[in-house]
Amino acid sequence: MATDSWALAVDEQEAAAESLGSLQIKENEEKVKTEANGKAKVFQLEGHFVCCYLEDRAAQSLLNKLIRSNLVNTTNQVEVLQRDPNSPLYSVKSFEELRLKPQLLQGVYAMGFNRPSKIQENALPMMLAEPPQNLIAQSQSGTGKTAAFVLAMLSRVDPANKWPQCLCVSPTYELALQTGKVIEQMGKFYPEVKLEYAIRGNKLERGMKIQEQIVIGTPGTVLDWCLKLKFIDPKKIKVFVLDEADVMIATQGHQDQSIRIQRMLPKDCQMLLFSATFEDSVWKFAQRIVPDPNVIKLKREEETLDTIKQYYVLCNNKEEKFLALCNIYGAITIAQAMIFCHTRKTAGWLAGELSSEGHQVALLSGEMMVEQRAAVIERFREGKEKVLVTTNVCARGIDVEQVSVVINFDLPVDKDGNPDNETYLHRIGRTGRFGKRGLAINMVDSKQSMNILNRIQEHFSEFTLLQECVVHSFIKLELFA
Ligand SMILES: Nc1ncnc2c1ncn2[C@@H]1O[C@H](COP(=O)(O)OP(=O)(O)OP(=O)(O)O)[C@@H](O)[C@H]1O
Repeated sequence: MATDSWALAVDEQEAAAESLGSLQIKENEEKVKTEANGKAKVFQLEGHFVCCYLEDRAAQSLLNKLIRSNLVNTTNQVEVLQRDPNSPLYSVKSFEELRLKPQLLQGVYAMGFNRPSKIQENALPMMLAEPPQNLIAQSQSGTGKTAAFVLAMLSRVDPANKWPQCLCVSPTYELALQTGKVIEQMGKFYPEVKLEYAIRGNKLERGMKIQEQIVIGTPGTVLDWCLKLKFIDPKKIKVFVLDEADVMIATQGHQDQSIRIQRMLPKDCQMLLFSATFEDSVWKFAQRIVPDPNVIKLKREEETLDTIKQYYVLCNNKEEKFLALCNIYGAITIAQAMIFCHTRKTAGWLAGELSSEGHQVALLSGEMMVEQRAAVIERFREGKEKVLVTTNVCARGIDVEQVSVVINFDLPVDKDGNPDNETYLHRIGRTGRFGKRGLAINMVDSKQSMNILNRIQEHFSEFTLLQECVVHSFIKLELFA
């Protein structure tokens, strides 16, 4: 019998289910054996859960239990992880030992942070060393990169100087706003340091000079403010942060703008590049444009988070994917979910269908006005809508703690139809933030999309990634939903 739960054909699954004749559910590390009354074909194979042919409510609730058992958070999960050397949240130091200013320590603790994460512990001393050094840093999604570079900026500014000294560029309006909020929260006890948003819609009077020490924005507006409108004197910038740096230097428009901004900065300006992903060619390019950088890089097999469990569902078309989605909602309790579609059109269609099924749905896609987009995210963050249907515009950076499930209604592909591994990682990283457990469900609707999923899995090295469970024939749940 094949041991690769990914490659199991339906008949092999049946055979395996028959031979086990029982259901094993992992609960708090214990393997509980439960008879499935011969109805659910759910079994564990070499540590991988395989689940197929769900035929009745009993089976449905068993699936529910199975999935929930992966989602239950122990109350001290973060503390446990922060003591586990293999976790990206592991740290040996305290924030005090990182020599932060007392006002910033106060800010950090007020945000409820007890210990730094691995990236914070490693990157902060490098970013705060004298003389300033450049850094290219990679760390898994939701592990506290934003907090790390925000602390670096807040530590570097001289509040007595009333001009921009730190410039942070984010790929989207929403992300710039979110990072700005982190700067405001962390700097709460350091009120002399002020922040300005270089984002569309923030219109300043012509001829004025910005007095705020930190500017956060999107590349186009930042470039305009430095070059055309001269609100910022780029020669006075001491720290330049590129958040989601790989996308900033890999996408054509962003790359031109980011490099034009960089060229205006002084030679000794500290450059800090952060992302959860750096494709090889982008990594090489980053090293070319950043002089003599310190480097924090993950091994490929470290890029994924064990706390996010990943599954797929086999369907035949868009309509079946929608039914499967409804069945997932019927089967498991979902705090909040983000659903990713390839196009705005599919996102619009899906949001409509879900709404007509009675779900509170928010839709966010690229053609909406930026203010509208920000309002949608805010409502979702406040829990006013439980489901956010979106496109890749929301794949990166968005930090909403309660997102327990990410669904790839369409798998992420690039413009040539090849798997977009980096976007995959960013999308699923919207759940499982800072040690929380999360669930990612991929909808597969054709041989091609199965092939894409297999290639994504291979990319992140063998079976460490999309493991555990093949949820087969989900469509059958429809009968009982
Ligand atoms: N040391 C810490 N202790 C507790 N919580 C933290 C700590 N650092 C960050 N967090 C929280 O963890 C969450 C994720 O952090 P953050 O958004 O900085 O991650 P990220 O690595 O930038 O993620 P992404 O790759 O998705 O951009 C946030 O809600 C943040 O408030």
